[in-house]
Amino acid sequence: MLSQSLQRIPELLPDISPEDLAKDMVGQTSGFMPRDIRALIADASSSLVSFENNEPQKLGESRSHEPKPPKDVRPLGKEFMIKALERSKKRNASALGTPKVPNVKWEDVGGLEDVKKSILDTVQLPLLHKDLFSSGLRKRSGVLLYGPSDTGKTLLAKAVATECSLNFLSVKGPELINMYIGESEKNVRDIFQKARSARPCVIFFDELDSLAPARGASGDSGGVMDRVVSQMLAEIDGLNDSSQDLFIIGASNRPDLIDTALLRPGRFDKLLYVGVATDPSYRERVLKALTRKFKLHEDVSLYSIAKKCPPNFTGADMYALCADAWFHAAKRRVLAADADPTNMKDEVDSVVVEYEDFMTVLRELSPSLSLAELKKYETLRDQFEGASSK
Ligand SMILES: Nc1ncnc2c1ncn2[C@@H]1O[C@H](COP(=O)(O)OP(=O)(O)OP(=O)(O)O)[C@@H](O)[C@H]1O
Repeated sequence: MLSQSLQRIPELLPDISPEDLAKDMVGQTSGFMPRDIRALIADASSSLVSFENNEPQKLGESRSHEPKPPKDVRPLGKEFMIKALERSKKRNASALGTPKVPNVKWEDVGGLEDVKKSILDTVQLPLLHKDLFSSGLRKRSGVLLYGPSDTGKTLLAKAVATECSLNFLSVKGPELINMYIGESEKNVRDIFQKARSARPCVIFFDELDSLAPARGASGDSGGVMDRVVSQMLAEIDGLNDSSQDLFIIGASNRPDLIDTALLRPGRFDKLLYVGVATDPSYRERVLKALTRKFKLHEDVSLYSIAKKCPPNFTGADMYALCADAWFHAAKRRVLAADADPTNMKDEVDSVVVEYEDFMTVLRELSPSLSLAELKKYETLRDQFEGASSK
């Protein structure tokens, strides 16, 4: 439909053939209705017209209001279409009231390379090779990130969405549960509907265990949770029949509590552990990501800071370490400026974080996860990895 509509206005596209442009844009317009496509093309055409009309007149040239013949159109067609697509996405975003493509870059995520790669394989390949994957036997799978809290699961899911230009719909399990009969199932249906109209999209289910506990075990008298799980299963199975641009990523601290039907092939069948790494060079990469925008003193060695972090420091603890160290340095900067008003500079890069700032904070900061808890998570990981390798 996109290519047909584009063929009707070849003058808009002097720099690319309608088929090639349609191929480029098809991944990003998959949730569009015919009227959305017409609106998109109308928007691109109108910006072209206003561009032509606003073009500075050459001296001595009379301003004519007659439309210019097609041969005068500048070779900017593709650019206009892409701008119109961005505007259309923004409008849809505000109409849906959902957050759109997030702004978390790969550089913001430290370490976790293996998990990153596995998620990208699941998400990016089918997106780039739609036809190939939609005809295949293999059912598309969802990813379940599990492990202790604050280890970067949400951050990672957002980074994947940013990397693949996917809209990001985040749902916390307990938010969907409603005390009124039938409402929780409806909430689940609505979420999937919302995601379908925001395609290409990734739905991120945080605290999946609270949304989909093992059926028959939840102890709620009306069986609400059982119906929610059944609804989830039906919706997820429905995804497999549709195109390849809707993805599900789950996160949980307790994958052992999730209904096993949800972990079967075609559903959340790729389980990836996101934990606490003790290796100093790994921690150094996390610190590097977190201090990306800092001005560090030359005496700062992220590796030696990494070596001093307790073994049970999570990603969020390291975030706290860096944020507090920066605050420490900023306070020193303000005190210095108070003592010497001629030295008053309020720019962010006038704050230089020193090694000692990190050390002072490190002495006061205690890990949010105990060693015993960490051990429990690692046992859980062994249990799941053992099960999947059988
Ligand atoms: N690998 C990492 N690299 C950079 N920052 C990290 C990393 N891991 C965690 N963080 C920091 O910790 C914060 C909390 O992480 P996040 O919310 O992604 O954890 P989570 O595993 O989803 O937790 P929960 O299970 O409680 O939802 C992030 O906003 C980020 O600042």
